Amino acid sequence: MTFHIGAKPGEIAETVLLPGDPYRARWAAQKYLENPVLVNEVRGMLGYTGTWRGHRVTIHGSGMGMPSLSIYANELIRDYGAQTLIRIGSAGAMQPHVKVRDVVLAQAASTLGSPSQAMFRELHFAPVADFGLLTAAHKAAQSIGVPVHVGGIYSSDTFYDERPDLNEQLQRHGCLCVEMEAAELYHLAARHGRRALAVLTISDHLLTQEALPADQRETSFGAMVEVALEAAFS
Ligand SMILES: O=P(O)(O)O[C@H]1O[C@H](CO)[C@@H](O)[C@H]1O
Ligand SMILES: O=c1cc[nH]c(=O)[nH]1
Repeated sequence: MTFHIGAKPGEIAETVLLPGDPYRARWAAQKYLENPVLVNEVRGMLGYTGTWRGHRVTIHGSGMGMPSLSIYANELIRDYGAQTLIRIGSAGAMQPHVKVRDVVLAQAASTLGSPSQAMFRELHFAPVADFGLLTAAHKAAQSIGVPVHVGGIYSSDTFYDERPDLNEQLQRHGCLCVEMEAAELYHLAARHGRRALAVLTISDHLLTQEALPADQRETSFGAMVEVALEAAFS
């Protein structure tokens, strides 16, 4: 047990999928894992461990924002030995060619400053995805047939954004979408020598204002989960 995770030693798999939403963790575990067992519910942050095609997998909520993800990813890595961490999250599209329900694989994640920034001080570290996971996820998305985009994303500290000028600059620089956790996940994976990737589904569009309702954000993201599982074990 750790401060925020009640799982006993050995109850967390080496491969962990991390949705922000704990109910998405429950839905994905019940839909995709065999014999899913609830291994954490501290603070309502649900985590399940089961198997997928014979491989042990944990699906655990990360909460919203980099400080929350940082707590769970740190404990999963340091205390439970997680080796492969794949975020399965929702994101807002920032480019016209990226559509609602498309999948985005985050090759790199820009940020104004993650929880890891304090240790880097003046250095702007470039947080990037694990290349093997990235290429495997791209292949999986193509074989599943879901529209997929690979490129830079923005990990924001705010959902209610007051910096339209910043979004404009990010769009000019080809940023595909905005979410709130991937950059910190990539920092932590780099620091601890683990594999990480963010597989994102577009839930809303910053340019068209189109948006999926909350129930669909929880349950309509099956392709993203399949892509993450295929990539983890390819
Ligand atoms: O759907 P999840 O994984 O929570 O991801 C996105 O949704 C939340 C904001 O609504 C943030 O956590 C953002 O990163
Ligand atoms: O962080 C997020 C997640 C989904 N959609 C957004 O606009 N922002």
